[in-house]
Amino acid sequence: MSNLSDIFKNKKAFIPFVVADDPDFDTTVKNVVSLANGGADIVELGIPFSDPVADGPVIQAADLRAFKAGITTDKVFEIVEAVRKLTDVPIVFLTYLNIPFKYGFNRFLKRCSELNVSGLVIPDLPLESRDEIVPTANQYGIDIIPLVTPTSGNRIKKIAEAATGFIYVVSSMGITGQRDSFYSGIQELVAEIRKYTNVPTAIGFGVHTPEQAAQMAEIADGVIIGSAIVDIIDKHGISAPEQVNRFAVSVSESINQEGTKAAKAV
Ligand SMILES: O=P(O)(O)OC[C@@H](O)[C@@H](O)c1c[nH]c2ccccc12
Repeated sequence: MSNLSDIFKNKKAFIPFVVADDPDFDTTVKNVVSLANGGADIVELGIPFSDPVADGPVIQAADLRAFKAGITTDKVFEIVEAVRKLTDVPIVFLTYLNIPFKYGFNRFLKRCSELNVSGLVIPDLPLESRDEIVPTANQYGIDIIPLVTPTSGNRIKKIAEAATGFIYVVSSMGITGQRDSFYSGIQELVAEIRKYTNVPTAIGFGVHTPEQAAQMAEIADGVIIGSAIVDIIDKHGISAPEQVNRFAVSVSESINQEGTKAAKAV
């Protein structure tokens, strides 16, 4: 099992997402540290991309703010370097395939391993293309986190059997951003994955409140929250870190409250 998998062993994992360089270098570093201090188990750092096909308006706007701040792939690594002076919180990148491809898979993954980045979530990497990057990633001990969606169907077995780190379970069809309800078969989807692997699962897409996070954490081993946090960053700009920290505290408390919930039920 990879180090990422171990994180899910004794608790539900909270995996917040922010976009690198939104709205600037220093605020991103502070936001990541605030999330870590607020109980984040893994931070998912988004590498801004010009054509983020899986992203809704909130994250698209964050990507634009990052481009305005002059983001480049090297600057993303510099941000992680600055973060690493302050916290060793596990980090995974959310990146579209073109970014590591253009940078050079070997060069990109080497840099990741130097900075202790544990994994990559690549939403536009199909199962069939994993072999292009996975052998190099293995060489550097980096997990390529696969995504399972409500339409993965009979591909789930293959995806699950090839998975390392954790499996990103997409809560419902469509793009990132707030939702009031999720795919009704989400529980069965997670059960299906668990037939084939012990690699932990984390649900993301549309989770916006600590209550929704607790619901999803009951179904899976962890929960991913992006747009809700990116929204806070949009609203508060350079003073976001404090608000981001508060939100992280409320989510991490909410998802690991089995005792309280049992007491309430009595
Ligand atoms: O923003 P949401 O709805 O909370 O979803 C998580 C998400 O932000 C993050 O994991 C993510 C950002 N961009 C993506 C693209 C594809 C898959 C996942 C993502």
